[in-house]
Amino acid sequence: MAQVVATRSIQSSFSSPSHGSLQSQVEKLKPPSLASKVLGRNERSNSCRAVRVNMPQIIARRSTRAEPQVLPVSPEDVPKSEEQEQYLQAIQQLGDTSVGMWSKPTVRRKTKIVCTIGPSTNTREMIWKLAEAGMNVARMNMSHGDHASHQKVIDLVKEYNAQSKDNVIAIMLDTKGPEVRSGDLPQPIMLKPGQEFTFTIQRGVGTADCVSVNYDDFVNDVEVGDMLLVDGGMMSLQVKSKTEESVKCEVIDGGELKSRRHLNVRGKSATLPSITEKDWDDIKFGVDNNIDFYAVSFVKDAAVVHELKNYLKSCGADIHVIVKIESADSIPNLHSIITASDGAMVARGDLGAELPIEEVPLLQEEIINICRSMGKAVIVATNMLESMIVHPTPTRAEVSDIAIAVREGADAVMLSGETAHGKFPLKAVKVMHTVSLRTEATIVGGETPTNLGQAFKNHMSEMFAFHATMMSNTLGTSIVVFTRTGFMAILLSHYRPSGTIFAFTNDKKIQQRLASYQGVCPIYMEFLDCAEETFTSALSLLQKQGMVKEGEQVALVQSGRQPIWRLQSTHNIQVRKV
Ligand SMILES: Nc1ncnc2c1ncn2[C@@H]1O[C@H](COP(=O)(O)OP(=O)(O)O)[C@@H](O)[C@H]1O
Ligand SMILES: C=C(OP(=O)(O)O)C(=O)O
Repeated sequence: MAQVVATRSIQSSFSSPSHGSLQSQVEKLKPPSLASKVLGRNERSNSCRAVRVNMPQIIARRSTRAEPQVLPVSPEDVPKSEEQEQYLQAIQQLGDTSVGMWSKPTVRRKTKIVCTIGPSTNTREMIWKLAEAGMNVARMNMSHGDHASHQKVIDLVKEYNAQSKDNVIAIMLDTKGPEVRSGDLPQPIMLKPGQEFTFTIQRGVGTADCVSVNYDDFVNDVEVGDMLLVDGGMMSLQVKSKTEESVKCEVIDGGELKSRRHLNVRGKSATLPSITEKDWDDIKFGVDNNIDFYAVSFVKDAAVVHELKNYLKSCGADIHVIVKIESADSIPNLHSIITASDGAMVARGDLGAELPIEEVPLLQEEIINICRSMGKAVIVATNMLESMIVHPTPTRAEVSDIAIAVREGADAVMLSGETAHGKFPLKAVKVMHTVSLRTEATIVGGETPTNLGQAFKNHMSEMFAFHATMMSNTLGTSIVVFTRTGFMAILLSHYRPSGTIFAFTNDKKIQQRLASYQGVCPIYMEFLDCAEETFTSALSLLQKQGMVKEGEQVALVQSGRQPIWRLQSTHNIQVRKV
């Protein structure tokens, strides 16, 4: 077994007749220099149904894991390993079967990647490298850092977007919300099972057996018998008794308690407003900076989404609202919360602390399905490549986790600590990219798009999006669409066509926003007065940038709530040869 590391059936990726014979596809996927390194000679001479990947050195490396200590990151994610880079490239070649002629693999990937920016990545060099590695959305977590540090990140992303010819990064601001955290400690404390430990609402306490909590109603919210989870469940303590100021607990699962750790009560949400005073201040900071998305923490009902949307309207801000589903109280209100929003994030960290952990995968699937049926964006977040915070390669379970989110139909998958303070941020993005691309290649493009349900019922644009998807799936083409508000591109994205959706927009803000939607490649272009001239110039731009080839067909759709060239035509779909 030592020399055969992975044997994988790739049949499903090539089951579509448009992909040609299996043998020719495998040959096409192998650049000569790489094939000799990656594919065993025997396998290459076979008209095989399986590819064997031979990588003995990688096995050796996996068995000698580094100590789990976070070292300063270098721009290159050192230590470099040529073998690992080759391994990733080889798998990428195998996954490289999606429809669309894009020469850049990061654009061919349909599932988008959200990267949390933190100390490992908040420099110009790292933002550029993350963008080139496949980041589509830069997330700033307002639980950490200050406005000055987040301002620097926003300015860098905007600078990247301004100079980039064919790539654009959306900006997401994630509110801190009513988080309950333990206070500062002079040094970490070791909590042992069975020992007594106390949380107090008095400020500034940090001893070996008592620490402050940042929330005055903590004592009122918890009851004797409740289970307290620290750091999303890394440690747990049971409440034994309480006074007016403190909660005495017995440690059940011990561990190292550090400063400012998350506290959750199993099955309960804190009785705090979802948007705190600090959050309103951060939201205003987002308006001032014209960001693209808010991720709103601990949303419990639709009222808070309406309140935020009304505020945004009152200040003329066009910023989309993604609700973070992480609170036990949000579950009975899922439909109304998601209806009020522009999308949802499955925030598995807090969700798995407030609710039993075995509910998380079931809720993930349910939230994705609800969002898909309503035509809303959906992001799967937290722990996706957690081990890569300290190790250069992921666990197999983490790889499967990304593949599941892609198969379930998420618009985007998210990296948190992996890119914020991890040791291998670029490698984590590359793994996420490669796994997503490979998984997408196995999703057989349905010729009939799934029904979106009631969301766009009786809407002319829905019919055009549905039939444009049908047409492009049947012919195996990309889709070209023109949009001023992003509406038509988002609608097409939710039908999940097999080909890339090239979304031309005359608004840079819309281009930036569309970067986070599944399958959409947003392109900025001034629209001409004449529709026909605009179409011709869009196709020639696609050809010039190597996104489509001469002679290739594309499905071109012109529709939307307010069609752009009203005088010339309203809604139409065409098949055009480039
Ligand atoms: N802007 C930042 N400044 C400093 N550290 C950060 C920043 N953003 C994220 N981090 C670090 O990355 C970790 C993981 O990010 P995230 O999951 O967003 O945070 P958390 O789980 O603490 O809310 C955080 O716990 C923190 O240590
Ligand atoms: C994404 C999450 O929220 P945060 O990173 O803000 O804790 C989560 O809890 O999974």
